[in-house]
Amino acid sequence: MAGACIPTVDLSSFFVEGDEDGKKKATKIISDALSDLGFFQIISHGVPLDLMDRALELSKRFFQYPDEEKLKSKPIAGSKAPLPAGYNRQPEKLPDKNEYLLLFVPSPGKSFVSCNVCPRDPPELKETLEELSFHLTRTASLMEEILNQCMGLPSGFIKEFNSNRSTDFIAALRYFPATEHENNGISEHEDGNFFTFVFQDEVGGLEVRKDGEWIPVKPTKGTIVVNIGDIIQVLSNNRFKSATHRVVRKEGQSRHSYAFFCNSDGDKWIEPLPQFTTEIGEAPRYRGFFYKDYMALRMRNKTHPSAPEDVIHIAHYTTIPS
Ligand SMILES: O=C(O)CCC(=O)C(=O)O
Ligand SMILES: [Fe+2]
Repeated sequence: MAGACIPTVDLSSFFVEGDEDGKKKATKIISDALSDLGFFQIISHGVPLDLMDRALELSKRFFQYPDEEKLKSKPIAGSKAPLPAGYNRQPEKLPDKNEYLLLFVPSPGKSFVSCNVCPRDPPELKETLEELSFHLTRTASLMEEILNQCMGLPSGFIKEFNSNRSTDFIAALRYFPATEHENNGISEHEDGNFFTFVFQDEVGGLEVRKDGEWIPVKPTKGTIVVNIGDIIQVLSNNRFKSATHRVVRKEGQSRHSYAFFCNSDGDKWIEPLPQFTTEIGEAPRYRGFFYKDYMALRMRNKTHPSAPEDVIHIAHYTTIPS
């Protein structure tokens, strides 16, 4: 059943005038995916395919450099950014085995771009990542409109709610080959944000959980995987699902991917919306929180790893046990 259960949505109708039928069909598939898996894939999404290929090729080249070269792009000490921008490797003591390059996307106004540390080599990498960020941001903006529609919210609600884009970031990831003894790339988790775009090379390893089973997301050139994060799950009072996913490493080869995280501003107060609670007579399933506080708790999971049962996720804010 590899990939069979993960719906694929063609977004081309959103790039041409007048294809209302196409838009309706795409929106329906996404609505269904939101309350089922919280996971779907998009094609004809407006991000140039050769740009996606080039970005993968260049990050692959970067990660092949010796450590001393990669460490020239390590995060700035004492940076005020909510996450360490630049080249990072997961702490040894974590079960996750990957390295990544994290960059905040340029956004007008308040911005963490000054915290970015972008490698000089390969020379085309910086420009390619900027171009990729531009296109992914544009597709994310379209996705916000579609999700707005799927959630039945007043027109432009999410755009307005999430108008500060300064914490959006892009990460180029490299997963090391599996060993004989372990193959964990990223442990099972839900993303803490609004939603995430992922595209991957041909190696595979991304999996999403459905009804207790792990479904592999088959790599398909040019396809972007969309997974819904905790903010949408909280705003919708559990009507829409934050997808549980993980990455499994393959023996004998590294895997490369890109993730674009559509986040909220740290000062944003996140709580179930009235449309999903008081207006329909449902009790809120979460207490409200500032996004930055939740981010800080999730960061602590990484920097001060504790027993698995003590790892903080969105259940930390639940009011009603499910
Ligand atoms: O590399 C991938 O395919 C997924 C990465 C991911 O799930 C994450 O960074 O949260
Ligand atoms: Fe994730």
